Amino acid sequence: MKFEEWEPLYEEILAYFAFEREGDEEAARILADLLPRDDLPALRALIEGKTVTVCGNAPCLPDEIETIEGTVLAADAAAEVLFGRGVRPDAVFTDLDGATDVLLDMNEAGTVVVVHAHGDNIPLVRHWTPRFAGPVVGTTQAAPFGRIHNFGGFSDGDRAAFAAHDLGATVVHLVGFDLDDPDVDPVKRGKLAWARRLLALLGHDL
Ligand SMILES: Nc1ncnc2c1ncn2[C@@H]1O[C@H](COP(=O)(O)OP(=O)(O)OP(=O)(O)O)[C@@H](O)[C@H]1O
Ligand SMILES: Nc1nc2c(c(=O)[nH]1)N=C(CO)CN2
Ligand SMILES: [Mg+2]
Repeated sequence: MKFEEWEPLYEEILAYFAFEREGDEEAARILADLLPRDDLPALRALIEGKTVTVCGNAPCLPDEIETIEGTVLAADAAAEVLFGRGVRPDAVFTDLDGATDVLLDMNEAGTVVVVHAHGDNIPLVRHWTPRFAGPVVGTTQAAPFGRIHNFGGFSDGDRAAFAAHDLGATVVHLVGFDLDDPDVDPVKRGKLAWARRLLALLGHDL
């Protein structure tokens, strides 16, 4: 999605959660300075012209692993659920709040880490970004620049789906998404409601 199309949605999201755009912009600059390079070509090669499955981290994910097809994009902690069951994701979309050393191991083995910087994860960006030895791509939800991209989307799962569409996947399947999950806190409920609205723009009816 072009930033001009994304920006009004982003402004609504900022107002909904009372997040500050300036914090997101500062985080993006910090990430840009820490990234060793831009592995967007590697991410594109995994997605363009391919069937892609985006894995969210709803409790139903383990029961749906059998239905995964094609390139595997994991949303944050879904990566560890998959890895623990013998599936190493091709890419992980993360704002690093679920990061552990297992992410470093997957990255070293070739998993692309798509690091998302925002106003509330600057310490995590500073901690983890220099530790990635494998392929990395940087994203922001504010205006993109240089090696910092914005494919659209907000939470880790819907950002992965927006990237899959933007980078030319032929088919995008979603597994491990339960947007009516009752066992989540109020902020997460808000993020899942936004995920439903944003994914609907891509034609995913959840
Ligand atoms: N029931 C669910 N619970 C949690 N995540 C879900 C659920 N259904 C779909 N998802 C998607 O899976 C993604 C990864 O989930 P995880 O539990 O790792 O969340 P998270 O890292 O806290 O998410 P975020 O940082 O985006 O808030 C979420 O960003 C969301 O898009
Ligand atoms: N400023 C800010 N931006 C975000 C946040 C967050 O907590 N704060 N969480 C996200 C993933 O769900 C995505 N973007
Ligand atoms: Mg996260």
